[in-house]
Amino acid sequence: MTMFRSVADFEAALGDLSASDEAARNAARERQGQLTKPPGSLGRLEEIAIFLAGWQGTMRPAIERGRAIVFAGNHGVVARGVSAFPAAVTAQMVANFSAGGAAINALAGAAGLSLAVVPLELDRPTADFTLRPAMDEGECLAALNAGAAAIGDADLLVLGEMGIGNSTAAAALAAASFGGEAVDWVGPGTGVDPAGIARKVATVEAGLATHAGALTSPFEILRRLGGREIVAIAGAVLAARHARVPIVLDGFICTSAVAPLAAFYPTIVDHLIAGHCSVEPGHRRLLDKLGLEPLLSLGMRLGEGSGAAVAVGVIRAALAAHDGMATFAEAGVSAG
Ligand SMILES: O=C(O)c1ccc[n+]([C@@H]2O[C@H](COP(=O)([O-])O)[C@@H](O)[C@H]2O)c1
Ligand SMILES: Cc1cc2nc[nH]c2cc1C
Repeated sequence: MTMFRSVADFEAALGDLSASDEAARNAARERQGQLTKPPGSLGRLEEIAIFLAGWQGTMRPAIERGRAIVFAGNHGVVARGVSAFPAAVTAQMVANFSAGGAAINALAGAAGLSLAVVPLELDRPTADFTLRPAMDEGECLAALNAGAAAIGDADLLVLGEMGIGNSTAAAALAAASFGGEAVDWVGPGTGVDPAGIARKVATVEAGLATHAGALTSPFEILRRLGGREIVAIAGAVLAARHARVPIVLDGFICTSAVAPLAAFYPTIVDHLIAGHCSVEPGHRRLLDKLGLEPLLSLGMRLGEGSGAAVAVGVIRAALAAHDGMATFAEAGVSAG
């Protein structure tokens, strides 16, 4: 089924964001208070269990159908020398994901997640956003719908991306959404040298100038400056919200997909967990703008959902404690 038949459908979905189940949250919070530990002593693990209880609508949430999705797309701005790698690597890495040889294959396996790989028209890169919109309306809607369709029946989603050049698109999306200068949002990505950084900054500045005055809605920001894999993440985030499925975000590029949505509809972040903080410098800044505190900070900057997949281990630990611990009454321990 197509979730977004028009831009109006997308905007209507953004304007109709549900809240999590307060009764289930309260029941989970009460259970945390009865478990055999000083109140609050499991810190963030307690919050994670309560968060999942709210979105799953049950006091004792579980992850039975955890799913990682890697969306892939190619970018016209690569012709400007903004990546340390050639565009062909996007398709080559998609083949590697399908063959099981990438980091996300190993890390999704370790986290007990199924893995879906969604390549999006890799032979048709988006337009160079310094010259014109990256996508037309139909292309942008198609990418949103590809993201929405990919969530399946998961009960927890890890979202990831692969796209040579997409750290430049991500910087442009972040700047368009939250302001600041291009230099505030640009970083080395796959590892460009200082001249490459300068080309990225110039590209982002040119993009912001070309589209000045037109970056007035989440859809237009995504369509003009995004890429198909980034737009698909935005579509998956919105579809998952309507299905009440919590999401673990990955690094800078993955998080940038949420920026245009959050700039206009700040409560979109309510069903999102920041799995980790990437060392791509814009990521910390972006997480601060979104009000998200990352679970992990491991010096990672790979993308492809890898940091989010590692964070699922922490989330599983939170649920194991929440579900498996005895209460003071059950264990005969004095509650103090
Ligand atoms: O997740 C991150 O924070 C991250 C930071 C730097 C690079 N990446 C990955 O590297 C690619 C983008 O880097 P670049 O230099 O080609 O723009 C893309 O495939 C991303 O998955 C990802
Ligand atoms: C090899 C390689 C793997 C990746 N995975 C995500 N982005 C990537 C970029 C490169 C270059």
